[in-house]
Amino acid sequence: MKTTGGTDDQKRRAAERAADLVETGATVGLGTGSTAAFAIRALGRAVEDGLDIRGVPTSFASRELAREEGIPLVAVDEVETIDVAIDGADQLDGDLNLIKGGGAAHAREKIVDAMADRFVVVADPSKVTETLERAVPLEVLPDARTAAAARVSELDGEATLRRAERKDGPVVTDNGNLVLDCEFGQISDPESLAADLSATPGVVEHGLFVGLADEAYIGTDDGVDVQS
Ligand SMILES: O=C(CO)[C@H](O)[C@H](O)COP(=O)(O)O
Repeated sequence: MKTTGGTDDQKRRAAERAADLVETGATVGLGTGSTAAFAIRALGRAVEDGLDIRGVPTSFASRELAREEGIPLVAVDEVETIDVAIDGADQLDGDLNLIKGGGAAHAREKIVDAMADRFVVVADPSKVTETLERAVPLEVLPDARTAAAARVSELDGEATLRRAERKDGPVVTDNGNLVLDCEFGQISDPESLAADLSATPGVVEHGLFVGLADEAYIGTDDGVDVQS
């Protein structure tokens, strides 16, 4: 699984603290990425010790891991409510706006995270920034990739088709679509950019998560900082 800037101990601390929030009977959104994976493993241990939960995976990868960990699963289209979602982020600002989609899973992540009564972001300090500035992933229908890239240029951005590391050709999402990574520099108004991207024909979902997160647990070298 993809790893990024922070240490595994920082990620694990944040994720295990978030997993401690989960109570028996809960329906739990299971995020994607190396930090969320620590939460899934912690929940797997808790299930083994008797915690009774249903997990809602946000990707093929989180479903496979949760299965290995023995967490009972239910698909997102089979639930009406989610009690808590625990998910990672590629970057977050002081208002808990996020950039997600480093694992190309942001479309289902957004469905699950937005459904949750409580969406907890788990991250290491390398993800925290004053202003969002990483490339924003767009999941696009294959037919829309050229038109969507042109629209990104009109919005003063630069779109790059995400290529696969282990095969020739593009990354294909769990939904059969392509990903454009879009550089906009410093994003001063994430809400406005999110609205523009959502209005672009053929964009299935973008990786800006504005106003969705309730808290962020940031694992440090000696504890967890909570932002809310
Ligand atoms: O949005 C995501 C996947 O689409 C991940 O949550 C994000 O990429 C963070 O991953 P990691 O914890 O491995 O840094």
